Amino acid sequence: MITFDNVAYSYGGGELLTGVSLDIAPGSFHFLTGPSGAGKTTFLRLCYAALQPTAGEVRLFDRPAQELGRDGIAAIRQRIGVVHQDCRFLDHLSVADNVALPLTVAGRDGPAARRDLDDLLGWVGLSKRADARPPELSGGERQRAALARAVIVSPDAILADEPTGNVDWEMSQRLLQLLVEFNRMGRAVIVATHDLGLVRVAKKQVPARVLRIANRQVTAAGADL
Ligand SMILES: Nc1ncnc2c1ncn2[C@@H]1O[C@H](COP(=O)(O)OP(=O)(O)OP(=O)(O)O)[C@@H](O)[C@H]1O
Repeated sequence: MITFDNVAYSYGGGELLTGVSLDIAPGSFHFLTGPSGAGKTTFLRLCYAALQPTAGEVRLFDRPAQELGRDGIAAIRQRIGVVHQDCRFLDHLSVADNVALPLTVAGRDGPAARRDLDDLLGWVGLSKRADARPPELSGGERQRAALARAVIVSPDAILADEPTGNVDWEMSQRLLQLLVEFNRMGRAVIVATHDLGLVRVAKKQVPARVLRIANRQVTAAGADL
């Protein structure tokens, strides 16, 4: 589904990633760990064609990312949902309208979609916050709204960048459960995180693979994790 073939990436200085070859299969669950600044966000951005490799090839749904063009990239964004580290929202819109934004952009915001939106807000526990504005939300509520916004178009995969970065343990468990449930629906999940406790809890529930980025390489982390 997402395939890296000898990929390198550089922001202009030295190479941040080099010789990365791997395959993210449909329905798989991956964690991405590694020191701060190692390139986790960069790796995720390569996975949804927000960045193009400086060498090698990324293939998304069997198409080279370099050949996608604007329409191709727009189509990929319907198939790969992203939960950004900083959960950007449009503060003048309600939580419900923010969550529904990907449907609005895709011209798919009819009455059926509105019902799906209500279900989705219930799934992430935000039904009572639907009319609030994003600045009124707590950190955990923001993370859940960002997750709901990422899954509303029923993507084949979710990429989540530190989704539990600003929340307490209980809330991080709740967010993890949502990602596990999404994975059990047959969708692929990639979570970049520093939280190895979260990784251990998840591995008891799903056959998650742990990738570690360090020293410009992406390797499989040890089985002790
Ligand atoms: N747009 C950019 N231009 C130049 N350098 C960048 C850019 N974005 C990131 N970097 C640098 O690339 C390196 C990797 O950044 P990245 O955000 O991918 O790391 P990360 O592993 O996600 O870090 P963290 O765990 O702190 O979020 C860092 O040194 C960062 O400063």
